[in-house]
Parts: sequence; C-alpha cells; structure tokens
Amino acid sequence: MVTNGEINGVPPPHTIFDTILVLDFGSQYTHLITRRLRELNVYSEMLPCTQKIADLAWKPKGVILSGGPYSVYAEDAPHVDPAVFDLNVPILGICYGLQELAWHFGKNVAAGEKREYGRTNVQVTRHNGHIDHLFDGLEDGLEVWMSHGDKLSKLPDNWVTTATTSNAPYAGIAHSSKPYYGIQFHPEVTHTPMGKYVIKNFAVGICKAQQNWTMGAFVDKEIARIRGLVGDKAQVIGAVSGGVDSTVAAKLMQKAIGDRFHAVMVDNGVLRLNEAIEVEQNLREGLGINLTVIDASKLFLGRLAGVSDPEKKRKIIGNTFIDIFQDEAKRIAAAAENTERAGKIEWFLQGTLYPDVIESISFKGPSATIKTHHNVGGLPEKMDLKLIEPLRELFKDEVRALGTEMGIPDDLVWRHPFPGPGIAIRIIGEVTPDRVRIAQEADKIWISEIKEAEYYRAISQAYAAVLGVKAVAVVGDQRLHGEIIHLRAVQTTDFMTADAFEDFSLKWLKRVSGRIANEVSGVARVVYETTSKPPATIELE
Ligand SMILES: Nc1ncnc2c1ncn2[C@@H]1O[C@H](COP(=O)(O)OP(=O)(O)OP(=O)(O)O)[C@@H](O)[C@H]1O
Ligand SMILES: O=c1[nH]c(=O)c2[nH+]cn([C@@H]3O[C@H](COP(=O)(O)O)[C@@H](O)[C@H]3O)c2[nH]1
Ligand SMILES: NC(=O)CC[C@H](N)C(=O)O
Ligand SMILES: [Mg+2]
Repeated sequence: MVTNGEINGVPPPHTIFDTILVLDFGSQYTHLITRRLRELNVYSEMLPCTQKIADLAWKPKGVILSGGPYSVYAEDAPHVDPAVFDLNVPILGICYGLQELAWHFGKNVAAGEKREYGRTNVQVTRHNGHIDHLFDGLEDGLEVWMSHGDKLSKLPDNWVTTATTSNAPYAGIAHSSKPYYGIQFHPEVTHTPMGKYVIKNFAVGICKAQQNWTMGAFVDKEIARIRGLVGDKAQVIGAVSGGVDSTVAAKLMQKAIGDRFHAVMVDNGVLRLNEAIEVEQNLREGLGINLTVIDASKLFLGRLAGVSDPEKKRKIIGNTFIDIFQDEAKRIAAAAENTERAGKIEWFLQGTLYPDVIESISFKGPSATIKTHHNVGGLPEKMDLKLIEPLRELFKDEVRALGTEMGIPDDLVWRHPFPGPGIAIRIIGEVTPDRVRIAQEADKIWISEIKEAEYYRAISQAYAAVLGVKAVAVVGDQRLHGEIIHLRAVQTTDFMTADAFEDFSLKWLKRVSGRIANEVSGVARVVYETTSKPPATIELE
C-alpha cells in the first residue's frame, strides 16, 4: 500500500523536511547513519533494504545504502530495488552498500584474501569534478574504520577510484557522470574521526538537503499534527511515570490539546522516596499537565507480600498496574461525558522512541526482534483505544532537546531512567515495607551525593538496592543484624552494555557509605558494585 503517513491532512516529517533515506542491509551501525544526519540537522529515516521504491509516497533528497553482514555475490543476498536508480537522486553506498553499487553496475565483487577490520588510513584521489565532492574540504590522508572481508575485483564501467588503502584499491569509488558514491569504510562510527564531514558532504553538499531539522521546528509541526489527529473533541489518556519520555510526550499533548489530555500516574509503593509527590508538583503545577496520581501502594505491596521471584514480581506489578489504570480510565471517561467541549476518550498516548521503531523494522534476516513495550503492554488494545506516539520519530537526545525546547526543567530532562517495577527489582527476595523504606532512604542519600559531587550527568543510571541477606554490625555497643545496601552507578549509551562508573574516589565512597550506614536505620553494611554488563545486568534482578 502506498502511504506517506498523512493523517487528517497533516503530513509527517519526511514530507515537510528534506529527508535522506537510509536503506538498512542489517549492519549493527545503520542507526548511527541516521543519528549522524540528525546531528547535522538533516532529517533522516531508515527503512529496510527490501523497501519497494514504488510504495514510497515521498521522495528522499538522497539515499544511503548501509553496511550489512551478507556477501553481495551470495545467492540469498539482499539487493536494493533497482527502481532506486530511477529516483534520480544521489546515492551513497557504505561498505556492503559500496559492494551493492558495484554489483548492480558490474558484478565484480568477490571474497578478499584478507579481512580488513579496524583502524586504517585511506588516501583520497582527486579528479577535479563532482567526483571529489564527498571528500571536499578534507585532507588527502584520512583515518577510517573498516569492517569487511569482500572487495571489488574490478571497477564497473564508468566508475572511478576516489580512495585507496594498502589493502583495498577501491576504498572509495564514484560514478564518472552520475552522483553515485561508494566508500568501503564506515563514516558513521566515531572511530572515523572525519566521518561526519563525509556524511555532511553527501547530505548537504551533494544532495543539497536543508539543515532545518531542529526541535524548535519540530514542536509546532508536531502540535499541529496532534491537533489534526485528535480533532476538536476527542480526549487522550496516558500513563505518565515522571521519566523523560512520558513527561516530554505529556507536555506535548498538553500544549496541543490542554486538559483533553489526561495523564495518570500510579504510585505502586516501590517508587523512589517522595517520587509521587514530586512528580505531581513538577507535572501538574510546573508544567500545567492535567495529572491524576493514584495512590495504590497498599494494594501493590499487599500483592507483593511473600513473593521473591523477580519475574513474578514484574508480573504482579504489571497486572496490578493495568487493573488500576483501566478503572481510572473508566472514571475519567464517565466524568468527561458531562463536559460540553470534550468527547469520548479515543486515544492512548505511548512514549515510543525511534530506536524502538528501528528495531522493529530493521533488516536482520528472518528473526527480526520486535521490542514489546513493557509496563503498559497490551493496554490500548484491551481498552479499544487508538495509539498516539508523538516521539516515534525521535532519538533519546532529541527527546531531551525537545523537553528543553518546551521549558521542561533540566532535572526532569536529564533524569536517570527508572524501571516500571521500581524498587521491587532492587530488593532481592521478599519486598517488605521496611526493606522498601531502607532502599528508598539509601537511594535518596546516594543520588543526592552523586548530584552534589556533579557526577549525575556523567552517570547513565544509579541506584541503591537491598541485597536481602543480613550481615552483622555493631552500633553503639549493640549488635545489629541488618540489611546490606548495594550501590550501583553505570555508564552506557544504549543500556545494552554498560560499565561501572569509576571516577569516584575510595575516600568519597567511604564517606557516602558511612552516611548511609549511620542515617538509614536497619543498615549494617554498604557495598559498591564494579561488574560491567555483560556479564551482569544493570538492575539486580
Ligand atoms: N508508576 C507509573 N505510573 C504510570 N505510568 C507508568 C509508571 N511506570 C511506568 N509507566 C509507564 O510505562 C512507560 C515505560 O516506562 P519507561 O521507564 O520505559 O519510560 P519513561 O518512564 O517514560 O522514561 P524513562 O525511560 O526515562 O524512565 C512510561 O512511559 C509510562 O507510560
Ligand atoms: O520499565 C522497565 N521494566 C523492567 O522490568 C525493567 N528491567 C530493567 N529495566 C531497565 O532496562 C535497562 C537495562 O536493564 P538490565 O541491564 O537490568 O536489563 C535499565 O535502564 C533498567 O532500569 C526495566 N525497565
Ligand atoms: N560491514 C559490511 O558491510 C561488510 C560487507 C560484506 N559482508 C563484507 O564482508 O565485505
Ligand atoms: Mg521510567
């Protein structure tokens, strides 16, 4: 089906902003190409390499063919729809993409004798013409990152060499008359220091894409899109945690439709200390969001009593959350029926981000993984509501920039993520009210010290947990059999891998653990975890 995603006459970003289309051949770096373009304020979207060009109802300013794990000459190798060459726009092939261009024009690609992996130097060859534009303004010798085994055996007719390495005579190629370029190295990774200029030369210099993708430009267009989508009367409901994504999405809804957006926060009894009160103040008073906070902590803690298995805890919290949310939605719907200017609740807000979208459409062979949205999983279908996802085109740092653009304070915009099941998965064993109190109080001290020492932004996520086995301490001549507090702080970019934060001095750590042991009653000892992920995970269970 041909669709450009237009809703109620309101066009999506790729019809408003000049867009570079990235076709994904399954490289682990593909999303980085899109990221680098967005950082240049050039809008970019990724689609699988199997995308039929005839089904694309919008025209990109240029196309990038990504890298990929396959060999173009293999029988089952993926190939780009040849109609891409009828678009008459510039095309850049990266790694597999270069090989794909060479294969299309000449079928001269074969396995190389040597795999080329890691840092290497390329030498640029100049031709005095359009052919040089990819390397405009750059030095002749460039440090680049390579990751390939196949290589061109011969140039296709009408193609010339633009860069070489000692191992790869065709590290860069270009068509002699058409704007088609190929590079064997990866410009999108940070190991290629000048890579972003190569991408800029392609997108801005060659494709002439405007650099107008900013959150300032996005916000007004998105508000107009939401208004078009929801109409003059319908209402929207959304679960809001006080985390970055749901807060930014909620603020956008508030700007678009005011009080016809109903935010619901559930206090499940395992939030951070005073979290519900603080989120209520920040969102309702600070940001003017129509928010209801439901205190269901007793119900949650009651259902969690006696449960030690982490997956059971997650399930109980998820199910209880859905029960409460549904009741609240019914209550809001009933109350809303009597208002004149508002209609039915038809929509459910979800804070889906672009990485979730990319993950669900990326070309990774037959077993593409699709992320399920935990915490609110299944709610919109269950309640027969339509989904509204205003952040689905954005990366996390764009969500943060959007938050700042809309006046959301820094401490909300830069908040560490917090899991839906909260402290329940940070207490090993049974979740008792006393252990929750201990974890909350210790976490408060830990995070406030981290902020005080200005480590908060450098750390991606930090928390205090309760290990659930007891240890001995001596407190004022009294023997205490108390809890062990486990402190964690990690650095990560994608939460898939992570490293323990290592900039604390032992002296500083000793002072903070002293504070926790002294100020939180029932604590016998404090430890700091140094394991990375993998093998460990970020959360305790
Ligand atoms: N206590 C809660 N009350 C209401 N909704 C919640 C609660 N906890 C989680 N949610 C819902 O689950 C969604 C997913 O949670 P998740 O932690 O992944 O994202 P977030 O909280 O918005 O942002 P962040 O990743 O920064 O924490 C939230 O966006 C929110 O809709
Ligand atoms: O909403 C959530 N519900 C969960 O059940 C859950 N488990 C882990 N996380 C968060 O995911 C990231 C990676 O955590 P792990 O390394 O522990 O898997 C970290 O940011 C974790 O906080 C969760 N978030
Ligand atoms: N990173 C890539 O795109 C690799 C392309 C191809 N599979 C090769 O080994 O040469
Ligand atoms: Mg959260």
